[in-house]
Amino acid sequence: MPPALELRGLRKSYYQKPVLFGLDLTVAPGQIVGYIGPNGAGKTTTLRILGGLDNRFDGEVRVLGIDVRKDPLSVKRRIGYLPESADLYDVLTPAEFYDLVGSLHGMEEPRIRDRAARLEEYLGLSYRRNQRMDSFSKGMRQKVLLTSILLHDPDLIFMDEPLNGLDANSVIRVKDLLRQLTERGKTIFYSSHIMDVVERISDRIILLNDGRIAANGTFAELNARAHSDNLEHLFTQLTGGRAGGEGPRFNLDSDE
Ligand SMILES: Nc1ncnc2c1ncn2[C@@H]1O[C@H](COP(=O)(O)OP(=O)(O)OP(=O)(O)O)[C@@H](O)[C@H]1O
Repeated sequence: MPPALELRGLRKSYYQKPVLFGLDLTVAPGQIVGYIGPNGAGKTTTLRILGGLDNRFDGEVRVLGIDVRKDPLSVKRRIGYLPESADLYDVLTPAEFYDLVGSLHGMEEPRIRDRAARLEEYLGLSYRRNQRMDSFSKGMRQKVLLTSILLHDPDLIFMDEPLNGLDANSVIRVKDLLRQLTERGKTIFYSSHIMDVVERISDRIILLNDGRIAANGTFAELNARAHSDNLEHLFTQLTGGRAGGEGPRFNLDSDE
């Protein structure tokens, strides 16, 4: 079986300004990988390239053994991609949206309904199935999107901030869902800013800083290297930030 992901010398610039400086990475199938880094480090940019949404890059990117630049459609058929923010078709109900997404993947209606119903029930969204989505909260929209990207049972799932907008109970549900998916051999590559979640559910953690991989390993390996015992501390150490209370103070009072 080929690696789920293979990046060799991935470089990307926006208008001549480099943002990714030659990423090398291999991810084995069945792993859940947390992709972390400061704002603007290049996480979304990487995810968009891996998902076949941006082919203007240098280097080589293979997703499930497929060259993403040469054959983005084959990649898209086998992956699920959860964007950081997406416009849902507000005038549709979730059921109609799933029918649309499922049919784009060539799925038969009974299978779409069955998969959607099971995912919705798991995420506690079934009661909304036939309501228009224009009144949905951010968390509800996130659950609809999550359901829609898993409908066709993809082998590899990319997620940009999947826990955005979810309440505490839903975060637990989604974390369990991700774990169950990897137990079934799926590979998950996701970005998040919620360090304690990344710490607990990732088989591997990749820290991107200023477009370069600053750390890559299991939580235990990274901690041993940085003599730290939590991801927040490690993140701060490796990205040049300061722990709470150590940095410059924000002056709340006017000087005048
Ligand atoms: N379409 C674009 N045009 C020009 N510059 C862009 C574009 N998209 C992203 N950038 C720049 O590329 C860099 C990386 O952005 P990216 O969104 O990949 O970071 P990120 O790690 O996902 O950040 P965040 O954690 O804030 O979501 C930033 O400097 C950003 O300003």
